[in-house]
Amino acid sequence: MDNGAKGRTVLEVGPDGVAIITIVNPPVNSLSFDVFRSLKESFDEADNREDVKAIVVTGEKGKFSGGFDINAFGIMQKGMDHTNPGLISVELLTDTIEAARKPSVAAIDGLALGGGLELAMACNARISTPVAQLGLPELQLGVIPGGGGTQRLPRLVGLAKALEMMLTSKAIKGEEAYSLGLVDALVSRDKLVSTARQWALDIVDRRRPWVRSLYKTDKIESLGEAREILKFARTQAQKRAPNLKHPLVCIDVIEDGIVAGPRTGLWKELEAFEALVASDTCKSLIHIFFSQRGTSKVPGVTDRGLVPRQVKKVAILGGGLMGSGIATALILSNYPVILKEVNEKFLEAGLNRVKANLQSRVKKGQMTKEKFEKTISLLKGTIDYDSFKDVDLVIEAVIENVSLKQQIFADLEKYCPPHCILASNTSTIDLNLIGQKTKSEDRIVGAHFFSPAHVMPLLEIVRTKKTSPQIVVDLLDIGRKIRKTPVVVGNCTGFAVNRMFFPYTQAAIFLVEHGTDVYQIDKAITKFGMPMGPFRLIDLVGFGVGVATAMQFIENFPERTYKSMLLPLMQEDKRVGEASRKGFYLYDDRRKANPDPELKNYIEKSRNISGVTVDPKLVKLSEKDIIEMIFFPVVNEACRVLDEGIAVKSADLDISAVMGMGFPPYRGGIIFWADSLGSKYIYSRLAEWSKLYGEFFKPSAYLAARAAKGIPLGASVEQTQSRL
Ligand SMILES: C[C@H](O)CC(=O)SCCNC(=O)CCNC(=O)[C@H](O)C(C)(C)COP(=O)(O)OP(=O)(O)OC[C@H]1O[C@@H](n2cnc3c(N)ncnc32)[C@H](O)[C@@H]1OP(=O)(O)O
Repeated sequence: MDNGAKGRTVLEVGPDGVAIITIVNPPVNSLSFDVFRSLKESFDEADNREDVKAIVVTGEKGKFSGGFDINAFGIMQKGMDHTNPGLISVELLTDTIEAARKPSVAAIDGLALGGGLELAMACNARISTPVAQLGLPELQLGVIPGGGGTQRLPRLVGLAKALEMMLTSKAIKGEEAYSLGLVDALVSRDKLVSTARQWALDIVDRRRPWVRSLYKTDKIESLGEAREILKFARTQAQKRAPNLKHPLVCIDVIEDGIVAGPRTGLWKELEAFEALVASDTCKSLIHIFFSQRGTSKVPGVTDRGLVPRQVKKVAILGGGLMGSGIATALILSNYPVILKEVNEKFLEAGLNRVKANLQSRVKKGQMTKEKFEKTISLLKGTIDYDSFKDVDLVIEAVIENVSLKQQIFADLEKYCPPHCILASNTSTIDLNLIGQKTKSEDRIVGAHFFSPAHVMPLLEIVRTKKTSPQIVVDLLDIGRKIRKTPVVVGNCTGFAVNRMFFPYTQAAIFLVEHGTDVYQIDKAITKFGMPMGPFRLIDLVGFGVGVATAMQFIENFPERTYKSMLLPLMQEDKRVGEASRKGFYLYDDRRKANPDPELKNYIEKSRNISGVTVDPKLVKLSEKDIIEMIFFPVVNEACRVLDEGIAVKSADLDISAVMGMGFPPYRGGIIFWADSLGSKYIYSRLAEWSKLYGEFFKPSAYLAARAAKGIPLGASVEQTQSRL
């Protein structure tokens, strides 16, 4: 901005006496402190000018506003701006805008999220386009709405819908907002401002009601009914996220407003908002917000001005669980896909898997039958390479067998055009090995999806030293188009996510052999916030995959692999996880996992083979110790991944842990969480266990160096150098 300010508003008064106030703060017209200051000036000017009868608020370039400037949370946390948020919610939105002598109308296109919707709700009416997104997603950032949203939204749409919108953080479209009464009229984009103008003048002329949302009462339920709805919401919120306090704070504040009146509610909201901004949960979730957007910024790749090439046709090799999931993800984003299998029988099975993936969406009401037909028509099957001559991208998703993959890539080089991206979905195998028999190593890349591929949000893009930046840029673009968060990593066994996953399950098996209870471990890890414990996870993935991955690690990192016969022993008895209904748990018809008393026999046997004796200290581990003994080896491995340059930055590992492993986002990701405990502490614990229990726990050189100087693990090399 011209004067160094971060955003502003522009005031223009038309001959009809309507002042148009436009928010200008690209890319999403977020509401920075500067925008708020400017908005106050614009409103005061419009209110005082005699040639102004009414006011329209809108956003530049088809976006009303993406809400409060999320960068400002950091500024508030550091106490760098002393603007009192009360000035925004009460003095600006309520006492200046909503109480103005002249009516205001919000003209909403694109988005009105968080503070953006709160500003629109403070206006006396709202006109929207049918596809605009309206919502209060603040809870997703660890705070509650702080601009009156907890008070005005229930008064506009009723308590139950308002709670749903806030607790799920999901936006609704203009069309639904209209049916709920959140917006007053729907119009196309080209008529938006003119309709809002006329609406504002109609309010002046008393042809339309002059509504102040804060004092509306017709949509709010009776106190008794409201209390029932709030009680139910509390139970649901606690069930969904037992470690999170802010959803409950949000419900309390809504209740305060209903019981003691909206103005009291506004002040309670502010008090709670200010306290939550300083919380660890908010800091973690904001870190995740920016880290997620930062994954597609790869130094030396995305800063070269390369433009992604168009991908018109994709081929997938292998119609198993992974291949069919990847095909589903691609056709769902309108990519025509050829699925190749080795024979008709396998092909049919693969095509049916894709169909079943889509049909499950139809069953859940997430997809219409017409859309199903249109989507499935993008998929064709084949058992030869004839139709590969014009594909732009191939993704190989066959079993993890090096020589098979080498043969496939040699074939692909022959049958695909020379510009075609040659990707492998391998989860552990070194890509240099896979491409060894080709001369196309510059276009070989890893596209590692997570199962189920059409659901899981992460895409690990693996580049070798030879992969060309253009190929990475192309794949980043495809990743975004199929709605994945792509993370670019370097080539090694296990890449970033499986490198971190491996010590996670290894540490769990180590503890069990030394006396900790399987179910205690799963309980502690689930309480920490993982979707399931390590043993429930091994059951889900299947022992076959678990053992195959372990072999890769034993081969490549023998010095830090904890070798145990527990899984192979169970496999011998055909206990291979949930698929066989028996693993670490027993599964009933409804796939409910139940503990199995027989398990101790296998543990006993494997203990004998390993020559391990039960350690009384490890039998009675506290939950805190279980968490640390399982996650500190993960942190240690993440440090090695950073040190080797496999990950470009620590924030990428935070996102990989959250989206690939299910690490709780409200802890900020693996390295962010580790830094909240301190590198010195983690080092000292690992060093102690390494003395007692061996190499598996040995602190890495990276961790040791940072702990010695008290440097955060997430600090970049440049930050580190400036501290040294
Ligand atoms: C007081 C109030 O109650 C408190 C609040 O309002 S809290 C804020 C509430 N608002 C939100 O949570 C919205 C957050 N933003 C989003 O969900 C999405 O960015 C969006 C739907 C607005 C746009 O999505 P999309 O088009 O995919 O673009 P996306 O890549 O996410 O964002 C574009 C850029 O805008 C930035 N941005 C988006 N919303 C922002 C915000 N509210 N503040 C600051 N920057 C924001 C992103 O960081 C990104 O920056 P980059 O290009 O430098 O990486």
